[in-house]
Amino acid sequence: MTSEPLGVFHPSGRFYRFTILIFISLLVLGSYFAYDSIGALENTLMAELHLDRSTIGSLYTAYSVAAIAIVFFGGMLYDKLGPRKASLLFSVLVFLGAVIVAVAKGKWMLIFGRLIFGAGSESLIVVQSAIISRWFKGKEMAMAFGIALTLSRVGTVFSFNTEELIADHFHSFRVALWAAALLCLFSVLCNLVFIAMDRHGEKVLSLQKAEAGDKIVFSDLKKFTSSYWFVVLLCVTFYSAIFPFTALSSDMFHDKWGIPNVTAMSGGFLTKVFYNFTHMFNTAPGITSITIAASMIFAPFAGGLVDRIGRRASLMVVGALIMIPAHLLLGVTHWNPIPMMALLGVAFVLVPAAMWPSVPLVVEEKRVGTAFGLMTAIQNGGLALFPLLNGWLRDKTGTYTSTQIMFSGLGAAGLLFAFLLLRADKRHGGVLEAGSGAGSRGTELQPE
Ligand SMILES: C[C@H](NC(=O)[C@@H](N)CCCCN)C(=O)O
Repeated sequence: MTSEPLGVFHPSGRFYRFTILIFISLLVLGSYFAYDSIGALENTLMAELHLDRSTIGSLYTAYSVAAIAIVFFGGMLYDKLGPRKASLLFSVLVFLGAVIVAVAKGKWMLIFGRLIFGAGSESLIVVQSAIISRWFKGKEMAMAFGIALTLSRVGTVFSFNTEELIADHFHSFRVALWAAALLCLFSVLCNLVFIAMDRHGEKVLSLQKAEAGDKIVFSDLKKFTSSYWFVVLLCVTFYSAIFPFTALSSDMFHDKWGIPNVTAMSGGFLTKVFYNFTHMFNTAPGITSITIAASMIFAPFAGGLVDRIGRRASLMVVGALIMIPAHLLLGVTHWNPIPMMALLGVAFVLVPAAMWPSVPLVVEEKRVGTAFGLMTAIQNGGLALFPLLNGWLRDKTGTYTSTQIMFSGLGAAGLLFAFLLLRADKRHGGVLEAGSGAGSRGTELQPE
């Protein structure tokens, strides 16, 4: 019997899998853009809406507070709806939140919008991870995660390099916030394409009904090893020194070095956008985006490298170590900030590439969902606290020196956790340090 050749666009093929990956990745493009539109527009928002820096910080805090609540209680929604409907619900929430932010007249409405936005956005990221694992299990998983991260970061880099420009060109910060909301709507449309492709693939391949998975099962908590907890502690300290920093760093570059928010350039809007990108080292939001751009470009390659050589804990040690002088020098010197931002970029390539894929290696397979959910919730604890502290310290002291020392201290704490992880991993058989083929999923791990 001869079997029918499968078409190029058959769900079992690479082309289908990577096409679906593009749409899975675009699912969060709008939310990454909108998340940092506040940081990108902070100077304008402070001037137009009479906000102080603590309020700008509190808009990030609101996002994370909602994220913590929904990651803890949203499990029930996943169970009821499944990831396709859940992703649709969460992406609509993201869009709604972005619209509320765009029309907000003052502080409290902005905070309300960010709460709705955060509730949708972090859950969407968690559902996205589950969907990627489902389509790429046993295939090009690390690379798939890297590609998704790259497309997410495109949102952030564009946010930092276009939002001020849009506000400036149209003489209205609201147009810039509406642009963020429109991009969130674009992500909802991409979600619809993903849903159609996922449903078709599930039928043709007789895949297991999709499980979102990343919800918290409390009885699992005591089953985790010290390696897992050190990864979580590094996650919270590391990310607390990245996103809360970039939330206000454009203001720091503007305030301390006098770097402008947009390049002075005449011409049409698109010419200005292009000019702004090619001169991003000359604008405050552009310099902020150096760190994120590094991660955007190198994430898939770093993922591939980690797959091959392993050395995950060692790479986390290096990443955390680099962060300490980078933040400190930004705070206590007036040196050109670009090399320090590039150093932070190296850390932001190494640590996420090594850290996120480490989770399935240090917990049993059936607890991976709980492990990711818990890590996201705890990470958002830091992402809620530190933007507030950052804004508050800047408002109180009038400079960013103390906040940069605080971020450098977070780097030092991260370094300690990375070392403890390296030591714990040795005790657990070196699963994190092993390269391709040698690593196991750690299904034999027992709690200490
Ligand atoms: C993959 C990782 N994502 C996160 O850490 C999110 N929980 C928070 C993202 C906040 C910005 N949208 C990352 O982006 O490195």
